[in-house]
Amino acid sequence: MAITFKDVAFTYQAGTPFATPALHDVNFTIPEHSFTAVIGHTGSGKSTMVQQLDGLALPTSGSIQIGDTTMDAETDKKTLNQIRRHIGMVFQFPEAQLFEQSVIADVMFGPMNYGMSKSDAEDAAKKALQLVGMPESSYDKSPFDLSGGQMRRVAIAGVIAMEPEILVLDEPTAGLDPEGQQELMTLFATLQKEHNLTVILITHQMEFVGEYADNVLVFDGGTVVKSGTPEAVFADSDWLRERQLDVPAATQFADMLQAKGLPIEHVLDLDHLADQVVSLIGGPTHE
Ligand SMILES: Nc1ncnc2c1ncn2[C@@H]1O[C@H](COP(=O)(O)OP(=O)(O)OP(=O)(O)O)[C@@H](O)[C@H]1O
Repeated sequence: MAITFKDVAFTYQAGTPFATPALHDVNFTIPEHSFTAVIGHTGSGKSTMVQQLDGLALPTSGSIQIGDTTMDAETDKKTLNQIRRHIGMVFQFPEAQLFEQSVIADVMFGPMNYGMSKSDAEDAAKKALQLVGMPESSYDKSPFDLSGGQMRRVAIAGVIAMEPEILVLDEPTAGLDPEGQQELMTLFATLQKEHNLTVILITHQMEFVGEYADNVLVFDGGTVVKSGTPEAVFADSDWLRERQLDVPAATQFADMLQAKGLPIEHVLDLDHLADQVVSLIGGPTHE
């Protein structure tokens, strides 16, 4: 499902003395089945933008097209519910939302709430739990007896079990150790590539943007100031630093080596940087 924002503006508490403009002139298209990273310094409007996707906050002006449905300030509840059916939202620390007595019951809750029969919901929950790598022996356990990383995977399984076409992830790896972060990122990449989901990831971790995204939106001051491939967006590290953003470490090293006169090409990951360095000094390249 493709997504298009057209001239979207949003103001919190619009029309009151506490009005806070958060988005203006937001225009972009996210292609179907793509992996889009949304980056920008704190307060630049990233979370407000993704909240518009499932109508948690409707645009004050402008419109959002999701698949064949258009959403704007006037959109009714019935249309919103239809749109929500296709969108899975994973907010920061989603494990805080777990509440059922068993892992399987927690993951079944969403699908049943959407009208799936108990046995279909159980099938969907088992499939989702398998996808996130939870062992069958955990299904009857209390979610609160699991590790933090496992709790998060169960919470994500609850979203996947609703079989969304678009998965929106707002800093889903926050607070996990590096291994747990990498495992989740691999899961999201699998969902995009093998299960044809459109993935939208808000992150401050530029390594993940370089490794997984095929499309990047840069937010600043409540609007998109740049979009394109990671290669294009990370090509100008000074421009990003002015917006309090970084480039992947490999890109920084490559830039430093280039500045010292070495014939190193722009890279996004350490493997490719290592390959170039090794071929310069004449050794075996990375497999
Ligand atoms: N509930 C709210 N009420 C009023 N203003 C808000 C609310 N939530 C966010 N804002 C304001 O809207 C603007 C955009 O905030 P938003 O949370 O979308 O930024 P962000 O890029 O997601 O930041 P972060 O990376 O810290 O999550 C900021 O000025 C923020 O203070």
